[in-house]
Order: sequence, then C-alpha cells, then structure tokens
Amino acid sequence: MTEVLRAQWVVLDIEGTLMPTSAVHVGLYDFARPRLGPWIDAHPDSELVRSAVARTKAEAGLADDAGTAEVVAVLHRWMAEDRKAAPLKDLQGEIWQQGYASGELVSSYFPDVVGALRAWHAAGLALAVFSSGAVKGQVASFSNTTDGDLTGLFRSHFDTVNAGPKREAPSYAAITAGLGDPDPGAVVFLSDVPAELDAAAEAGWQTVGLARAGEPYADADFGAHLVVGTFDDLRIEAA
Ligand SMILES: CSCCC(=O)C(=O)COP(=O)(O)O
Ligand SMILES: [Mg+2]
Repeated sequence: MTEVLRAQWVVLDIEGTLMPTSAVHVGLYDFARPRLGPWIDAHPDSELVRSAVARTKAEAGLADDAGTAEVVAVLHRWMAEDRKAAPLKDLQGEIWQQGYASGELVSSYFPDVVGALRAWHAAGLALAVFSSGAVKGQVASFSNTTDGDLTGLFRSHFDTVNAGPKREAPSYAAITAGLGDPDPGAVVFLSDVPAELDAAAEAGWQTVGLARAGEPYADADFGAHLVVGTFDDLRIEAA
C-alpha cells in the first residue's frame, strides 16, 4: 500500500534510512579506524582536531597530556560501541571528506532512494538531512555517490552539534527554526529509529519509520508512526 503525505520539508536520517547500516559501520568505520591516529598527528595546528582531541580526553577521563595512542584507543572503543560522540564524528567527518574527495569512498544507497529524492526535489519539496554524522562528512558523502554528485538535492544539513541529540525534541525544534520556521506540521522526518521519530513527533513534525528488511530496526515497535518498508511505499506531495 502506498502512504500519501503532504509536506514542505522532508528531513532525512542517513544510516538505515538512505544507506545500509553496514555501509556506515563497516565501510566508513573501517576507512576511518586506521587513519584516526595519523590524522591527529598530521594536523596539530587544526582547531577542529585540537578541539576533538581535547573533548575526547575530557569525555573519557584521560589526562590532559595523554598521547595520540590513548586518544585513538578511546575513539576505537566508541566506534566498536557505535557511540555517536561528537568529537569522534568531527574527526570521522574530516577523514571521510578526504576519502570522498580522493575517490577512495563512494556512497551507495538503497535502490529506492535516489529516484525518490530526485522526485521529491523535482516536485518542489525542500530536502534536508539530520544525521549523527558531522555535517562535513554528510556533505562529502553526497558528493561522490554511485549516482553522481547529489549535494544539490539538499538545502540544509543538521547534526548533533548544530541541532542536538537525535532522540530529544528540542533538537527538532532547533531544526524547525534553522529551516526558517515553517509550520512544524509541514515537516516530515524519515528515520529507522523509533526514538528519533518520537522526538520529532513531540516537536510537531510528521514522521515516517523505515522498517527496511535486514536492518537493525526492521522489527522494532514503531508505535503510532507511519511505517514503510521502502521509499517506494511512500508518496510525498508538495503542500
Ligand atoms: C557520511 S555520513 C555518516 C553517518 C554517520 O556517521 C552516522 O553515524 C549515521 O548516523 P545516523 O544518525 O544517520 O543514523
Ligand atoms: Mg538511522
């Protein structure tokens, strides 16, 4: 059955919604893991790197003079736990940006995704992204895909730094403001994680759960949220 919605903005999660969880946890994490230490050591004057290292030490309770190896051990542990810590995401974003620019990384989406994004964009809907991945990494990931450069499809990008935690309603209120204060009911959020949808609904947004076969949340309880298996089951019309 096709579900039909009307909206002005479509805000999209990435992992589990646009691309398989394994593409992030295996493909992207494997790319970042061996590069974290060399990246930190190669960029001692970068404000982003200095801040990410300092925040990692503070969050992990490391001494101020802890070396790169200790910091990297924490970052690796966070990746193993899939902890979406902002300093880790900042460093991953820089490393992925370089990987996409060099062509070593190429994003590949679920087969129903790119056609739907293009159709919504062509229909006059405004598209935005809200992901735990840092904005820098998000933009890079859309710049080199198996379907070419998709960055032009998106008007705005949000992460846990410029919006806030994905499972808290104030983050969605902040994004509403960042989108220019549309009626919250004219924004629809697409995600595979029920707790994120709960927070978006609390902020007055429409919500759609993605229960994609084989993904971690495929059998989750989505409560009252609309749920689809793929974007092919969804029609969003411009309001
Ligand atoms: C290149 S974007 C990588 C996305 C990422 O790092 C991540 O943790 C995905 O989390 P999401 O909030 O999109 O489920
Ligand atoms: Mg997700």
